[in-house]
Amino acid sequence: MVQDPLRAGFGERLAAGVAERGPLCVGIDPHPSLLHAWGLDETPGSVERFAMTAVEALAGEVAVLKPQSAFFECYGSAGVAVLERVMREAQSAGALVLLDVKRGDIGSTMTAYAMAYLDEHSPVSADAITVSPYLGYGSLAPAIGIAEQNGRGVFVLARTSNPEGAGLQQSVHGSGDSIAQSIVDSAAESNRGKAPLGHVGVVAGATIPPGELDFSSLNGPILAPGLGAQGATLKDLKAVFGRALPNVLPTTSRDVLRHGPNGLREAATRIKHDLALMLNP
Ligand SMILES: O=c1ccn([C@@H]2O[C@H](COP(=O)(O)O)[C@@H](O)[C@H]2O)c(=O)[nH]1
Repeated sequence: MVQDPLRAGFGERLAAGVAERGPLCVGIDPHPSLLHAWGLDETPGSVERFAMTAVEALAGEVAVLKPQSAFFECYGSAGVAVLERVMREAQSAGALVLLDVKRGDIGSTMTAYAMAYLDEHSPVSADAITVSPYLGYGSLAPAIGIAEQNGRGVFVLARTSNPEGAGLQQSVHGSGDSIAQSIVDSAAESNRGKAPLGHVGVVAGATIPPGELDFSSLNGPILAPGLGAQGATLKDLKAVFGRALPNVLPTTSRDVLRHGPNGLREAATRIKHDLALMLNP
């Protein structure tokens, strides 16, 4: 399913994946509590078993898999080596890999992050990564540029799903817009004129109040975490994203992984099915 990133833009590759498999993105978060629930210990070997089981169950089923880098990095180089294998296997099995790594820095360092995660020759090359705009949206320019050259994407944190995000992200900017809205609008600028979708997505939680953000000009994908363990439901997606719903990638990690090695594929399939019914009643 994954098209050649050097021939097709990320928006095009994502649209093709979603058309074939639906928009659900499943997170691969080898959280210690999940490792224990699966009867595994907190070692790189167990993390590999956990994550590869998730890849085998899901990489042929969903359009996007989202490994959470932190849960691999905490094991040092052994954990990062597992992450590299997980990413390659997921891509070989046909899924796009969105690495949740939330990088953000001054432009010169941002270039190095982009080379690490968005260059085809890197061992941790993802199809897209999450990035943080809190050093200024402009500081992300190297990542946005390198992603585009390599047929890859970035998802910029706009309005995160956690309750602590609201204070900062809802605060009003000089223009009269919230910081979150100004990030959505900056991403819209980066995506202007791109078809079928630009390569700059935003992250906006399924947990945020309905109608808080206007996505009408975005022309890019919206990663929506918060389903399941953080309390949001599929019904919330409709209320929060309204007409932007066709461009939303709802994502959940624990709500699928908690079903264990033998139940996670069925859990993901059920959510996919319910999502499809909601999108096409
Ligand atoms: O706003 C955000 C951005 C990222 N996340 C990440 O998504 C998953 C959510 O896991 P669940 O088990 O489905 O709650 C996790 O890796 C977060 O770091 C987010 O939750 N909110």
